[in-house]
Amino acid sequence: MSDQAHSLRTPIVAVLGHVDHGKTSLLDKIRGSAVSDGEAGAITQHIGATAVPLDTISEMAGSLVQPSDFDLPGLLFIDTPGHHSFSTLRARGGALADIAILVVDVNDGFQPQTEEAIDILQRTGTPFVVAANKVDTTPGWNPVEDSPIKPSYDGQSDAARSRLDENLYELIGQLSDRDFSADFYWRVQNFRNNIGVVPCSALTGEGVPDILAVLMGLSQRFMKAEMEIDVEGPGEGTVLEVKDQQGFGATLDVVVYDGIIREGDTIVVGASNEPIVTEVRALLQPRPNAEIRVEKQFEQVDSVGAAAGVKIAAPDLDNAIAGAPVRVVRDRPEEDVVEEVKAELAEIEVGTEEEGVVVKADTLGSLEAMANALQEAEIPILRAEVGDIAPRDVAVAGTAREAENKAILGFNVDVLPNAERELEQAEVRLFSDDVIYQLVEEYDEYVEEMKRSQQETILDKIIRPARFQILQDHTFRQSDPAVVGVEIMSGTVKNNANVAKFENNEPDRVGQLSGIQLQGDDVSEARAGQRVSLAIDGPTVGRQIEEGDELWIDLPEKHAKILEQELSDEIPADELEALSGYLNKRRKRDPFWGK
Ligand SMILES: Nc1nc2c(ncn2[C@@H]2O[C@H](COP(=O)(O)OP(=O)(O)OP(=O)(O)O)[C@@H](O)[C@H]2O)c(=O)[nH]1
Repeated sequence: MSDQAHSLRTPIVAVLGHVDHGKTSLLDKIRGSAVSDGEAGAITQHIGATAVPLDTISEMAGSLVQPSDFDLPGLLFIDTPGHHSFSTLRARGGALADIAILVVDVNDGFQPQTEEAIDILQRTGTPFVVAANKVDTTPGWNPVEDSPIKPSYDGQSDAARSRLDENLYELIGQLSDRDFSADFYWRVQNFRNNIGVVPCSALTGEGVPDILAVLMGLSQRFMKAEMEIDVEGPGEGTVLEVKDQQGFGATLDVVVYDGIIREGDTIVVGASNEPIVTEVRALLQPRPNAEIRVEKQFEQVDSVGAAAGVKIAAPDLDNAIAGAPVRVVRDRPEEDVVEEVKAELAEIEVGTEEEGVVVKADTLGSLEAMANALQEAEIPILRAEVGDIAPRDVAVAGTAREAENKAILGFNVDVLPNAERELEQAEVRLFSDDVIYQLVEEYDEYVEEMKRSQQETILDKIIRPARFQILQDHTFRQSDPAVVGVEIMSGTVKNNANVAKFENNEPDRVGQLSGIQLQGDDVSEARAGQRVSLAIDGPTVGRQIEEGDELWIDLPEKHAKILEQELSDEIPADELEALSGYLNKRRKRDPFWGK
């Protein structure tokens, strides 16, 4: 190792992709072949991460990675399953991962979580390579275990290769739809502008050497400067998880990306309220496999330098939150570090309003991503927090004024048992998903359905406008009730409605409908264009009403207002015409009627 390597840290790699596309298998393959290829020390298992040193990578990748070409010490793969837990984790305003593998099942192509992963990569500007996984499932595929992909690909039958090509081109097309120019990785000249697609199989290991080679190449070429750290500097990291650990209480699983953390160090940790200031009691790492029979699960280490995963045991960590920063105080005023942590948390703070939904997410980063998505969808947020859904959240959601806001949107979180009971009692709806846009979509659909059914109920209860005219020579009875033939000009006339007439713009209620007959049959309503006979209780033909008169269904002012302001999109055009005619008449006398 050159001197310079002492100050270059391991790049942090995240593996993202849709469920079942092979993230865990790919990581297992990398770990497994590293262990079987190399001797002791081939990999180091950290808390939440696996470190693969350069020598091991070079052994696995063969001629694709010559150790002399690199001075980065290797790669640190974050292990946490489910891409949200880490891909949305941040480090000093950027992504925690320096580089990523986007795993896509070559038969399935882009799926919802692939889209979401792409969003995250795009937003954080994280360089990535696409692992076009499961090539071994191509009909007629002839596997070459653990081989670089090019010789294996070239050695396939024409039929198998062209089947695979079809899928690969589709994938390249999908990337281009997302504004990424991509190609088979061996054709890519400039990895800064183009995304390399590596056909591979996590099962047979084909293409895995190539993925490692591209990751090393990308890091060495484009990120070397960012990997330069002061190895003795105060440690900085991001909380992956807050976990209760027997014998230690609440502990933090942390990825350290800068400096060094030592036992006894004072650290500042982002928490749900004020930052926590505490002292590191123990730094814990998993025991190597050989010592698995030893009773204690962890081994204690004196210090941990970047980049590494570690479990930190310290007092008072209960309120720490996943995604929050961890900073060592060493050699500087504690207040300054507290301010730094506060500033970083403030950057992620989600804007809330007085009225809106409650949002819960598993990490600060995912909370931020949720908040962005909700803002885009114009869904207001009443409260947003990291953590599982607790009874308090149900209570808060229940205080929302609007029915549609009495909702909790939970992203990658569990519902605590006592909150489940409360949910049943309170009229609070829970939406829970591990794909952000699906969560937003589910909620949107719920709100629309709710509005639709509210409007239907309102429409059912509301008196609807209609205009009709008494036909000449169609008086069948003069009074008690008056029975006349009419033509419905617009709107729908319903039985029992009140009838009005305007004389010199003066509205006059003339009576109430007590029967409708269409060609001799009793009906409950009559529509525009129909000729029916109406029985009207109250007036006498020749006095209050006359043949040729234009009559209206009399609308209560409140109903007219709701129809005009809220339901004008819901009612048919002829009814709308009747409404505006009626309002015109009314407003000639009182311009503010129904406003
Ligand atoms: N044939 C074949 N099967 C694979 C390959 N990679 C993964 N699989 C299978 O696909 C399934 C899902 O793989 P996982 O590695 O669990 O996928 P994942 O993306 O980690 O899934 P989650 O952790 O649930 O999100 C498993 O049954 C694997 O054995 C591959 O390259 N070839």
